[in-house]
Amino acid sequence: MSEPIFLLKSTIQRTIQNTFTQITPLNLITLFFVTIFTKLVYKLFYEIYLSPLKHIPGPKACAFTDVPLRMRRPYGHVYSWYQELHSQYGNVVRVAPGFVMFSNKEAIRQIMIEDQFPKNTAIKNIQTNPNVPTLFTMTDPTFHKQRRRLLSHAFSVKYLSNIEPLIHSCVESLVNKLASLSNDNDLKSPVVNIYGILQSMALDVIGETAFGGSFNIVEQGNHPLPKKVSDEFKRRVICATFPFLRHFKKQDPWTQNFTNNIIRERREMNARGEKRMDLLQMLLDARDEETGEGLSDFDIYDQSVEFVMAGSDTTAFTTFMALMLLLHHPEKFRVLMTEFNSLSSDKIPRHESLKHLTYLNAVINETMRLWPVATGGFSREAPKDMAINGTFVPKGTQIIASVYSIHHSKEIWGADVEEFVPERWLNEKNKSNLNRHFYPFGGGSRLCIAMNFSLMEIRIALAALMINFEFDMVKGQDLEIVHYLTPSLKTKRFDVHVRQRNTH
Ligand code: HEM
Repeated sequence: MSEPIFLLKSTIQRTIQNTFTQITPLNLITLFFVTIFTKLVYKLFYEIYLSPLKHIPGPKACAFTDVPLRMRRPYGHVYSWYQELHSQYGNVVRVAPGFVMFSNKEAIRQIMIEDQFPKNTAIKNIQTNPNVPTLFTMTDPTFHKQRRRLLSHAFSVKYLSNIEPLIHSCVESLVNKLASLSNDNDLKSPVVNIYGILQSMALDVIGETAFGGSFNIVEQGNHPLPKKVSDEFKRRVICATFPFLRHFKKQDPWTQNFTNNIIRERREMNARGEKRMDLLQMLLDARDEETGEGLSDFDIYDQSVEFVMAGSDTTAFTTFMALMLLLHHPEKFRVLMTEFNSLSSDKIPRHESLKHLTYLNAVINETMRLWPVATGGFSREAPKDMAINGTFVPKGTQIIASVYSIHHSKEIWGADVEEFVPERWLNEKNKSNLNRHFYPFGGGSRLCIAMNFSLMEIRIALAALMINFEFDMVKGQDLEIVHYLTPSLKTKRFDVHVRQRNTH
């Protein structure tokens, strides 16, 4: 036996003997470190030689440590790293011990649709309170079903007709604001941060629909909420990556006070016998059909905050990306404008006249194919020891279903996969095949509860922008995308010259 190993062995033997014969502080400390060291060595040995995941390719370091993953998350770049790993190692990649990522279509269908894997239990680290889940973070399928049933009325097609006028009024504010900016006589060619203003509009929509009234961010230009929301996204991702930081990085009390005041005012309004038909009212009135139970005050607060977080960057990012792609492809822009010619001369078109426009829907689909908001993939957990499309994973393995990869797969979408081709959605026969591998709003029981709500908002906002204005991009700008819980522009700004159209 070589000298160092012999020395280590005899030290361990001596320490164990001594600890059992004489308990001194020094012996206990030594035993503590020896135990940790032994555990680490065993873990290393296990992950490299014994783990059932040992055959799955991936960077060597990722087999025994999650440091490479943790280091990337706080910078918002984990999604591009996932893509690099898939191109280097293939469809199944081990990204950390006990953590595997899949990008082949069969595996993704199994995870999302056929077996409907539960969400990853580590998601509790992004919750306001780690012990109280929201609809988005619920991991227990039975509780999730119950909560979903409770909230689904608020997003039903019937109920959405109450919501449309609220969305309209926010889009109208956007159009009025852009019109006033573009008519500013002091400026020859006014420049607008279109990304910022779309983000503000999406927040105003959530204000109107879930907080009792627009936050008026588009009109007034400033409100603490957008910054608070983006800081809260980062805080949650950092706490999820380093859970011990949760004790130091507390949620900003501003959001809590702001939301609780709105809920209190609504309760007072209800006590006077007045109601406003919106999502907040639905949360207050929601009763489980079977148990008759409603939501607690904390649940109402937390669910409202979740709507702000889930519903602002997502719709803003998608509307912005659709506009960008159209501006980069003037020929497609023109096709869509021709489709809009069939509409009445309303400044803000009604959803009824937009929802069946085939080219508009094709543009939105193609945008969400190229830029799905779940750029970082769907996070799930293996519910039992099982095979995922032939790859064995033990119970509890953390799984990522890489939606970005599947939306960029040549096998499914063809050689022009990286191109913006709305036309691929116009062929009815082909469309059903494409839809099988299209997950912009997730899938199965965890499909986005606000899918119809969001599509309504995107259709109305995009149509109103194009019908009323002409845009020219300011050259030389960065489109760097960061992904925390949802994607956004790193700079939070993208400038365009804007001019009002005379006719449409
Ligand atoms: C373009 C807009 C949007 C997109 C692309 C989008 C996408 C998604 C996706 C992919 C999921 C599933 C995540 C997973 O399975 O891990 C999801 C879930 C969810 N989304 Fe959206 N979303 C959008 C807008 C909204 C809006 C406006 C709201 C709220 C007002 C919202 C609320 C939710 C909630 C509560 C869930 C959890 C549903 C559940 O687990 O049952 N989303 N969304």
